[in-house]
Amino acid sequence: MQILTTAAGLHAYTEQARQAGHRVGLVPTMGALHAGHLQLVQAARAECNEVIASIFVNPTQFNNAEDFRLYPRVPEADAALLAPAGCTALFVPSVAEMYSQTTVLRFDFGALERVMEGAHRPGHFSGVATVVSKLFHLACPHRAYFGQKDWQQVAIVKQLVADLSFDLEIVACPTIREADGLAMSSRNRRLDAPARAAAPLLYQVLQTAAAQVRRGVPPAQVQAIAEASIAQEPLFTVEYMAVADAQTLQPLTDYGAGRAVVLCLAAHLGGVRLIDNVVVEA
Ligand SMILES: Nc1ncnc2c1ncn2[C@@H]1O[C@H](COP(=O)(O)OP(=O)(O)OP(=O)(O)O)[C@@H](O)[C@H]1O
Ligand SMILES: CC(C)(CO)[C@@H](O)C(=O)[O-]
Ligand code: BAL
Repeated sequence: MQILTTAAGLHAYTEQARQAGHRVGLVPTMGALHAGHLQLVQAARAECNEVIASIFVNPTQFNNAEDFRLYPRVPEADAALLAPAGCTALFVPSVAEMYSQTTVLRFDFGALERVMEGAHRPGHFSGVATVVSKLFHLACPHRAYFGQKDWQQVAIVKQLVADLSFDLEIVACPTIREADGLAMSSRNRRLDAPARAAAPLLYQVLQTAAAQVRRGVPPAQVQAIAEASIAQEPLFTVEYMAVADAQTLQPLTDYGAGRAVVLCLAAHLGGVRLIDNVVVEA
């Protein structure tokens, strides 16, 4: 596995791979890798002969300086996991390497970002879109792999690809969970023992809510029951619970037959912000 630290190095690497007729897969991450990330690498490996992973804790997508400061960083352990998973190159740029420009780019994804993560983390998706655009320009992948754990991010990145005419395909991979149902997340490392013990409640509440959607319980009621269930665990504070159209992400007031519904939850648990979602046919 080749380690690349400069934009020029990444560009040269991918250019050579493309000239050799290779298919290039890109897996963008912020590191502190777990099985959810490795699944993305494996999916890329199954479809591409070059798999480039990036590890970059992107400052422009953090709306909370403390969250950025405390974001787990374990570069050596990450590198050791990537090669056996099938990664052929690892891009680990510095902040200066990624942000030498002075222009601050702002994106407006309209209704797609006025809800959920976009509504609660101002500027977050401008930061994501900026760094993802730069990675797409530098790595020129045929395919880029993202996790459905960040459901709204996948929708935004697909919109970005369409709006900026990137010639690549976005592949969305399912959420990988711990045995007790907790969605794997780099931030889980920051949970202390009592918080970790309480954490599976998030997915349990989503599963209960999904069953209610299938039974036709109205969206407002599903939302209220979920929020009340989380509030019963004193370590948790709910940030939002959304019952939304899985494609448009807009909140639902009722269900249409066969419509895909996404249930998205964000909550704070012992100082750590966690998100999760499930998709269900109404
Ligand atoms: N449990 C998971 N299952 C599948 N994909 C995941 C999972 N966790 C993260 N991913 C995906 O991995 C990519 C990189 O995510 P990131 O590095 O932010 O990790 P993370 O675990 O989501 O961390 P955090 O949520 O704490 O930022 C994203 O596309 C994300 O959706
Ligand atoms: C896509 C991404 C790597 C951009 O920084 C990040 O938002 C993430 O890890 O999901
Ligand atoms: N996985 C989403 C990246 C973030 O929380 O900033």
